[in-house]
Amino acid sequence: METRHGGRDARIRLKTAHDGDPDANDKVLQAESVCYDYSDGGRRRRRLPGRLHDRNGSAPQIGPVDIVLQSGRITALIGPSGCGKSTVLKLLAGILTPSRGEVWYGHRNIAQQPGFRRARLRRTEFAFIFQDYMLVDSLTVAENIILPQSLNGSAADNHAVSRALSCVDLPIGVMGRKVGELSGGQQQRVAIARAMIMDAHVLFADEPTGNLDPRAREDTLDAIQAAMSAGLKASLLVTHDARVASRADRILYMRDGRICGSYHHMDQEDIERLLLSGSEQKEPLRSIQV
Ligand SMILES: Nc1ncnc2c1ncn2[C@@H]1O[C@H](COP(=O)(O)OP(=O)(O)OP(=O)(O)O)[C@@H](O)[C@H]1O
Repeated sequence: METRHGGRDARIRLKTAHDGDPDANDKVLQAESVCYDYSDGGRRRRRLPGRLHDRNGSAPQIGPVDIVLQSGRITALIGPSGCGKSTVLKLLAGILTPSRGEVWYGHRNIAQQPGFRRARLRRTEFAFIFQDYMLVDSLTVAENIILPQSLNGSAADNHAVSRALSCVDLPIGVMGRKVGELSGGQQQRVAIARAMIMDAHVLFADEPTGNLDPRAREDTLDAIQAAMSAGLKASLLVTHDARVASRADRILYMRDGRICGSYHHMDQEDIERLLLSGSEQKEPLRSIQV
């Protein structure tokens, strides 16, 4: 599959499915009974349906959560605001250390790895698109895009930057501009371009299209799908957008810190219905192993 904005070029930079393979089977990444306890830092919060609170209104614990990111699949994680989606993404990506449980990436339990090893994994094998972009305002667009590679000591490649920019429909001329001067939507595209030029195995995206217009949203989803065809092993998309979730192969519905439903591909309307009906229920739908 080729994207309108240079999907084929994006694929050139991505690893094949078994290049430096951490595992040859279907499970790229697996979280087993993973929990995270925010209670130490939890403050009193307003009680909202589907959000995670104990009786005092503080944020108690997320999980236990079991998730498998399967090879060749895009997984969408949906659910009401505050139910724990971003936390789960951070646990799977080794950004947060679980209070309990294991996160297996190939033969490594990254939950037990020291911070520096997890940081290296995040720079080399994982790519990220965050809600708040995680760009450095004082650096140029090009410097931001090659930042993970620079941190790894890899040589910068201007051609790859140009291709990545074209992938996200940003003009080459923007390369030398400071990121802080760009609009929110443009910054989001830079964050996507940065994820696209990494030789990553797994893409973690938190609201990857939140600030994009519908056409840019579709282009971004095309680019992610092209990257999957090119060998990106798995993608996890956290989203509120039923349209985005409808492009996933698997949909996980989360509520009150737990995965309450696992579905194969669903239409946008069905996802909207699930989000609406789920948020009206007082209890989690059901506990299941994914
Ligand atoms: N640093 C923190 N300290 C204490 N509680 C936190 C912290 N970060 C998040 N929380 C709480 O943990 C719960 C889960 O947050 P999280 O951001 O994972 O939810 P989410 O489903 O991604 O929400 P949204 O869709 O609104 O982004 C929320 O109740 C939130 O208030």
